[in-house]
Amino acid sequence: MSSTDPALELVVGSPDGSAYDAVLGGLVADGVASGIAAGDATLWGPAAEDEAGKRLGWTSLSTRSRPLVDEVAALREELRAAGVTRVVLCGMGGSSLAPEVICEAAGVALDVLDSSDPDFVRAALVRLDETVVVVSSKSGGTVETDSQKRVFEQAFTDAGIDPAGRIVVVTDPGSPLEQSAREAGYRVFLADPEVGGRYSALTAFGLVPSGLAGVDTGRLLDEAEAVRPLLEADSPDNPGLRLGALLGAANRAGADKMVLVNAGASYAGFGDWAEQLVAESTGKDGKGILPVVVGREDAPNLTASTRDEVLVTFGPDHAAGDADAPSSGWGAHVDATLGAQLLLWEHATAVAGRVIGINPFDQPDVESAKAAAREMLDGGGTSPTPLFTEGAITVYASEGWLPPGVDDVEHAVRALLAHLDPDHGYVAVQAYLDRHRDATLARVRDGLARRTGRPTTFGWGPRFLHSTGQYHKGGPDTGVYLQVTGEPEADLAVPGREFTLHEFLTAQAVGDGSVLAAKGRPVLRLHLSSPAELDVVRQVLG
Ligand SMILES: O=P(O)(O)OC[C@H]1O[C@H](O)[C@H](O)[C@@H](O)[C@@H]1O
Repeated sequence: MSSTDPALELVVGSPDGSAYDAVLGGLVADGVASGIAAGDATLWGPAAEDEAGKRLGWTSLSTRSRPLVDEVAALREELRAAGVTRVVLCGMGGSSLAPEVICEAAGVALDVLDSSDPDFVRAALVRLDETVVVVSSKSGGTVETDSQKRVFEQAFTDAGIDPAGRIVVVTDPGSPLEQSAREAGYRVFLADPEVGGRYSALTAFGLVPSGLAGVDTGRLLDEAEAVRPLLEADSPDNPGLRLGALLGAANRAGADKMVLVNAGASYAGFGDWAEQLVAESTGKDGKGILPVVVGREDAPNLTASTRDEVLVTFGPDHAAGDADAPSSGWGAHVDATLGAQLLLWEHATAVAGRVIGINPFDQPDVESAKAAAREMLDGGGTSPTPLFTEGAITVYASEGWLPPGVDDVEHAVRALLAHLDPDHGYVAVQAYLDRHRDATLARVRDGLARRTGRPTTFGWGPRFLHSTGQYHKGGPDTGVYLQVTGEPEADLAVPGREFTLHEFLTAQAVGDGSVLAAKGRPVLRLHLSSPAELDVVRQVLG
């Protein structure tokens, strides 16, 4: 089964006798593709209608965002004439994942600051005389982004640089950030309020930082525009309907994980962007699709694919999809330009949401972790009591799953993994550390996947809270959660706030852990006494 277009090729595979054809036929008969394009908010049922009514603006951005291309290019020239050549982006989730992959695809440098880790943030405070900082937040209320902005304002001021010439804000009209930015005299780009954060790649959120960094954003819009007619057609050849039908039908049949692997694409980071789109859009009401982003074609979870996984490869290398047929029988391969991929996946996710029976435009469980972190910072939350300390690692565990008497890290990890359902379980490693300095920790994902034979994800906190965090709390109760926290080389104050970045980061880890625990989901936290202790954790988990 394949559909070909110069800009987009999609091959899908489904098990014999599956419901895929019936689901696809139903989508065509119901006019779902043209309905999405026309802004029909009723497609996801009455409960989703309000939200969908203000979230369907993304379908036409390839034409509506055009004016931004020249506007951003003009600002880039202005900044370059003043010697400003480095772009830092402060933003979480939908406000940074798209520009990150857009710049990667174009081979253009962009420093993405999507963390509250003090060491990570401090490392970005360099070359200030040549730096412009884009502060992106749709709501204008995200604490990480606000904290990063405050740190940069202070750093510019300390360096004798007027922040007004160096901070560019992207936000929705009327947000608190718009107001404070105007008061401070910052350059403001207003985004489209009819587009949700994770669907905003082709709005100002994707185009302003990328354009300032030097990407040809007009070309990106052209790539999306080229496939738009295909994606809006009520036809069984429509790749958006086909990919959405595949994900939805597979999910209904019990394949509720999607292994997403780069098959030679120049935009490896696409996996992280799609991860947020799919996890946050579908992971709710006890349902959803968990993306398992895999870097290599021979990694565990790809070759050892399990029956609850759909295998999706992206990039020019077709062999990957064919050679490693998923054991579930559900699979797809997409080769497309980046602009086409972005629009394809937005359509496919909205379609899959309808098939699964959820609202693909809200994120009802993200707020609970934010509230728990706020409570911790305000001194309202209970500080967790450690179970025991072994060398450099202090261990915390949520109640109800760890057998009494366990007093070493190896057995605690074993006990956590023993809770995995052999057919549907997954392991989520959540590292609240510096994702540049501590990058090698991500290798434990492979070791755990091999050891358990189960889908294993790895996320950097707090980045993943704005992505898979919704699925962990709102999706099926099948995960076990392994948090890794640590002590920074040095903490960093947040100007004008009563908390430091390390306090905030710790509150985020503890807060999210407490929300998971309150839902009865097993959480084990390994806290490192210093940044140098990664080897110890790698050994225990490997
Ligand atoms: O752009 P912001 O309003 O700062 O939001 C950043 C992120 O925040 C939350 O986590 C939402 O769940 C994400 O969908 C969003 O992308």
